[in-house]
Amino acid sequence: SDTPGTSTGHRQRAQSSSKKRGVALDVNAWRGQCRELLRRMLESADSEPFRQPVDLFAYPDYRDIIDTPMDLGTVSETLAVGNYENPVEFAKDVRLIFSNSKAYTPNKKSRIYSMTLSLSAFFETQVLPIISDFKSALRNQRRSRQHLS
Ligand SMILES: O=C(NCC(F)(F)F)N1CCN(C(=O)c2ccco2)CC1
Repeated sequence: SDTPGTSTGHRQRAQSSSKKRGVALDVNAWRGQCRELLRRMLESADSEPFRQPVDLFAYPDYRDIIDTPMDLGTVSETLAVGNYENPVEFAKDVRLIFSNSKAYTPNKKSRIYSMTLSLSAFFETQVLPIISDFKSALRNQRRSRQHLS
């Protein structure tokens, strides 16, 4: 219509989260979701060997085999201080915990290695929707910014 201020132009909502297709598209939701996922992993008995860094006095050859040690406590701290930019970076560090255990274990029947198998199976089912929701929120955000001016 020609009445000023009633433009039907493509004004986009500037909100960070917008409802679309029934999911909340919040580009920041991943951080609290990852914190909750970590909390659930840390309460599981299977995470006990992975809550803090490996004791190099107990495992003197650990660094001969493992280049980049990682543990859930370190991941928790990195998340808390805001040093992950997205859930993919977070998942990469958690997956490093499991790949380190697989690389270090003397055999695939070791107790500690078997704990990573169940913990990682749980992790992968839980982190997948966190990552896909983040990616769709990002696509939505870029789509709405793209139309501006
Ligand atoms: O010393 C620790 N954790 C720190 C502690 F003990 F404080 F929990 N760990 C976990 C990581 N490791 C393994 O993945 C593993 C695979 C097979 C045998 O060990 C070595 C042993």
